[in-house]
Amino acid sequence: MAEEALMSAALARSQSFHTFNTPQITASKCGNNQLECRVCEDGFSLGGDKVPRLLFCGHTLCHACLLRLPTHDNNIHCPFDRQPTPISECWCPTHTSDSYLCASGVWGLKKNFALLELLERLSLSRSNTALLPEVLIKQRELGISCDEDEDHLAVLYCTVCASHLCLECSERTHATRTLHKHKRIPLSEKPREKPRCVDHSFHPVEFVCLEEECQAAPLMCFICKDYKHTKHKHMLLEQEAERIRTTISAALQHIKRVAQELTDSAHKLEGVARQLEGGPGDNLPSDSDSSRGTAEEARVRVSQYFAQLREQLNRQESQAMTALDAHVRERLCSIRQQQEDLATLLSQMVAVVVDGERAVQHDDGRLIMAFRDLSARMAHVTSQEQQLAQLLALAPDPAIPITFTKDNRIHIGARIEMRVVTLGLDGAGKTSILFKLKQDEFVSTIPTIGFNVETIEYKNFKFTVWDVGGQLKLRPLWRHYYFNTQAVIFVVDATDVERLPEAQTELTKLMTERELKDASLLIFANKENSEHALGMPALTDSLGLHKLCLGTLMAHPTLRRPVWHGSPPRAGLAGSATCPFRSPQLCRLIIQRCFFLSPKCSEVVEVLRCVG
Ligand SMILES: Nc1nc2c(ncn2[C@@H]2O[C@H](COP(=O)(O)OP(=O)(O)OP(=O)(O)O)[C@@H](O)[C@H]2O)c(=O)[nH]1
Ligand SMILES: [Mg+2]
Repeated sequence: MAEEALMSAALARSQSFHTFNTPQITASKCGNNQLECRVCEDGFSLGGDKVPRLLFCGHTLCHACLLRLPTHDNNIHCPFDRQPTPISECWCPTHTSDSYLCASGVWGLKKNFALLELLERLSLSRSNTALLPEVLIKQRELGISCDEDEDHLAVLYCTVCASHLCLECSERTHATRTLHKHKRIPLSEKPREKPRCVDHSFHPVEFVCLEEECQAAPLMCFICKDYKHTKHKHMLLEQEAERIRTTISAALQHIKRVAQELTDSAHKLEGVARQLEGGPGDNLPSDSDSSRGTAEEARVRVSQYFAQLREQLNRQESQAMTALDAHVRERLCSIRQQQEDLATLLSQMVAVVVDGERAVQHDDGRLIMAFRDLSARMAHVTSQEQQLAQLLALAPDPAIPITFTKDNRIHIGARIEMRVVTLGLDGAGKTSILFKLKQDEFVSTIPTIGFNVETIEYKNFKFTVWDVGGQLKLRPLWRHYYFNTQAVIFVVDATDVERLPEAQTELTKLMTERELKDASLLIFANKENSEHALGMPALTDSLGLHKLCLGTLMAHPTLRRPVWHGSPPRAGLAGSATCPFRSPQLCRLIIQRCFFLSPKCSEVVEVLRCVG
């Protein structure tokens, strides 16, 4: 295929040119006349892979195109007239299959010297135009001394003498008719010198060996290539150098770009540091408050914040102190009162003792007369003594237990921890209530498999609230949460009329649980915000609460709901014969075995907060 492509390219061109052997002279991209290879249309060069070489038939191709020609029986065929030119084989990296082995003989083919001379002349005429004074002056910047006079800076390079010359020495040394023809070019265009082969110093290095083991000494002349590096992968010196130059340039470009970005970043950092420290920053108008610097502004904000905090704390401290002082005053008042009562009782006792002792000394008549008054006074003292004994039994305690809420309010009294369990049918809203209590917001929930537990603190109370899944299959597990439970919140979906009997059944079971005997119970009518929710009387009836609670149905005072007090019907449920609601001690702690019907979840918070 490659052969066909080369042939067809050559034939196509042959139709447009009458003379095959005449290299094409065209205007190149840069506008200079140049001689081109008629296969690849690249300009010929004086050396390298574009050097023109002659085939036996007399046609001229560039070295690179000759290398690409396929070989048949150690011959390459001219792409223009298919005449064979014998060559010897060698390996070349540009060809991958055996049929495309290139010929080392290509290197043995004669260069087209007539054409090379023509090229040189063309190049000379071009270079003459480059010898303009302004171009030459620039060459001095290279700082290379003239080979003829070291005090002069060279501006030209003679390609024949291989010498660096200043303009003056160039004219002087090349004044003769022969030397005048020497090609002299601006110093900056001096061709790179090909290094000499280490083993064959007469020959220039023309190839680079690509084999790993030859990397220490990869440069080869054409003899080394054929004998020392036989069948090694190789590349033309210029091509490899160009490839390395391209690689290095790309890497340098990248590094320069990164360096530029780093410089920009460094500038930005400098700007930010200036803005932090104070003084006018890059992006800030000079008349702005920037002179203070963002760090200083932040410091001001911090001190303002803490000043406010201190102010608030001072206020809260003084409120707490006022509460504490009031408490101490009350306590002292009550102690003084008790002291006064004691003193009075004591004096009464002393008087009774004195009068009694005196009376027993009297004669019988006076004793009998005095006894009536004396016995009344003694009875009074005895009754006072009993009251006092009750008071003294309370064992006065000088300790003042103090707790603080999260918003720094003081609460004076002992800390109370309570275990609360939330129960009810699935979907009643237990989890919603738990999170409402915990973080005062409704969160979207999924049915609870197992339990959720949260601690809720209020004043000197710490409620540990367990929310247990209400699905039918999970209800047998409820009893595992009863032990040590001080309060149960039984949640009822007030909109789900159809399931109220089911809720009532579960509630009834709860009431008979021995482990919940002393627990307080809150029945919470949830979803009262829905228009389909049952009102309190209807719900009370549907759940049969009158019967269940033995008549002690009431609403918590803070809920401002209708209160219902009934006389306890004794016929009722086992285990509820004594209503713990009557115990003032428990009543003070938390919701008792009574029923609060609350339309809003938030009110539960209030209920729990108001307990105690
Ligand atoms: N309209 C209304 N919907 C509520 C209210 N409280 C809860 N819900 C909704 O009722 C549904 C069930 O709520 P959950 O809190 O998951 O019910 P649950 O009792 O924990 O259910 P289980 O975990 O299955 O026992 C959810 O879609 C809630 O958004 C309320 O006060 N009003
Ligand atoms: Mg749940």
